Amino acid sequence: MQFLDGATPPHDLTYDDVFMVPRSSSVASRYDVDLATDDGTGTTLPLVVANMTAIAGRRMAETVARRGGITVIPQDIPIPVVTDVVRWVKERHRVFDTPIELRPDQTVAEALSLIPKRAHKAAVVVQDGRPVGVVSERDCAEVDRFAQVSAVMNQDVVTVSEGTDPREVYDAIERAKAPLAVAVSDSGELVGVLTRLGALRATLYTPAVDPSGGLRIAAAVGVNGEVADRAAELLAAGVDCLVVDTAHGHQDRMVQALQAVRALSPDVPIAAGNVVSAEGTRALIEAGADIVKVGVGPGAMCTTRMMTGVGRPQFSAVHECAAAARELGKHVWADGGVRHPRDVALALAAGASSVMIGSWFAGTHESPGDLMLDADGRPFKVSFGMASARAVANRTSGESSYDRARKGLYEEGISSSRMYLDPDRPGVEDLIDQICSGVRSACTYAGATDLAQFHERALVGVQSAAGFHEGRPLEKSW
Ligand SMILES: NC(=O)C1=CN([C@@H]2O[C@H](COP(=O)(O)OP(=O)(O)OC[C@H]3O[C@@H](n4cnc5c(N)ncnc54)[C@H](OP(=O)(O)O)[C@@H]3O)[C@@H](O)[C@H]2O)C=CC1
Ligand SMILES: Nc1nc2c(ncn2[C@@H]2O[C@H](COP(=O)(O)O)[C@@H](O)[C@H]2O)c(=O)[nH]1
Ligand SMILES: [K+]
Repeated sequence: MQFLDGATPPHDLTYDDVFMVPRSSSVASRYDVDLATDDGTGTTLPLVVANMTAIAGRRMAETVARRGGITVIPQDIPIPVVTDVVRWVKERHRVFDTPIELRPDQTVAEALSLIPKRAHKAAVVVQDGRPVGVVSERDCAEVDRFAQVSAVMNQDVVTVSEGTDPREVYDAIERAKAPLAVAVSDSGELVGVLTRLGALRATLYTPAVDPSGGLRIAAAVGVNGEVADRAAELLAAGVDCLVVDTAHGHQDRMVQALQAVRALSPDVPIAAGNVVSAEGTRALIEAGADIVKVGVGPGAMCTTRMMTGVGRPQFSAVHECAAAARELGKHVWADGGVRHPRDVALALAAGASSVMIGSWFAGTHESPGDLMLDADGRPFKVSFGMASARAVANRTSGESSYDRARKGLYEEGISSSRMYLDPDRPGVEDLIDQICSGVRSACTYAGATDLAQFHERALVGVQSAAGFHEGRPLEKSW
């Protein structure tokens, strides 16, 4: 990456401060761009879902890995639960989505409470392992809540066999004008579902899979307690990448934790953070990190900068840390503050191998929270920071009242924030589509066919607030 005219900016910059200038390009199509990462995580998209309880659950992990990214299960989740989640995610189908399953005798009320867990807004009715119908929200409108789903389900279902090419599934759905297709095994058992858009995506994305073909998943450990024991249990559970995570990553306790985790396995990719300086990056790489997590204070749920004055504008932090990591043959993830596809493109231009997203993905069907409606009927989910009073109270629930009260004083995050679902993009895959189109397009503007070339060729300028404002679309006339 170069700054325009070779200039060195006089102060640190964040995403809104910068723009990229188009360069002469021989890349004919945006589909010619390969977005795979080279940081050892095996992801085919540069996207990591942040280890936040309100965001990173099994459904998020499944959905994002099917499109090529990876999700980090938070450090606060008990090991038996993580083990279960990892097994479940690895058993998911690489092409077909996991539907909500209902028995024919379940009620419309139950269907309506479960269907919002799926962006495709339907559930499959299953008897003896075999699909017997599909029920959508529309089928349940103006029906007695205690009616059985067998009375309202649609039995005229597009059924395909497990091995059907997604392009053929697309055509079958299109021909039948159906909302989705249901896939079955040779013995007629339910395998999964695919919408028309899902079938299209299956032809465009490559899932992030481990050597045995299971979808990839990561998990976090903190720096306190029996770090190496938890990390060993996570590895035994089958996680593909470990993340050692604490607010102030450039501290002795992190170095010790990282050394202990690295000693467990020479091969597993380990990410660690957070830091925002070249010195911090080098310290974590020397202690065993393959990837350094960069970002102090940019997160949407984060109050660290307001509480402490500490942090660093994220574009400059990523740029400096990525350069330091690259000198040692290692990588960085840009963690936090991503609100638009352009931020992902700029983080990659600055040298990140992947970009971590938290709050933006909270407002999707796949985040773990329940869908709520505000007074105007707009759907949202509640998100909260991992250093918020709410998260600290959860994390310390096993400790004495005195210790909890002591820890509760250090609050550096929001406990309750409404993340609204975008009516046009309510699923995380809709956001991934948008991000990938933005990043693919940014690569062709730079004349790059992959992320290494993109980083090399990106030409970045510094803009005023008016320059940024000019780039925003106008919803009404001026
Ligand atoms: N990227 C960011 O800007 C930030 C991210 N977070 C996220 O919140 C989660 C919880 O992290 P964390 O609060 O570190 O909790 P942890 O449970 O990981 O504990 C942090 C440990 O570091 C010690 N410590 C020393 N200095 C600091 C400091 N300035 N801030 C925090 N701890 C310090 C604490 O001791 P003692 O409590 O005795 O001081 C404690 O032992 C993580 O997921 C983290 O990524 C949190 C804040 C900022
Ligand atoms: N200072 C705090 N930082 C937090 C907290 N919870 C999470 N985080 C950080 O934010 C990113 C995600 O950023 P986002 O803008 O995409 O939401 C996450 O990975 C953490 O590094 C918190 O309570 N306080
Ligand atoms: K912030």
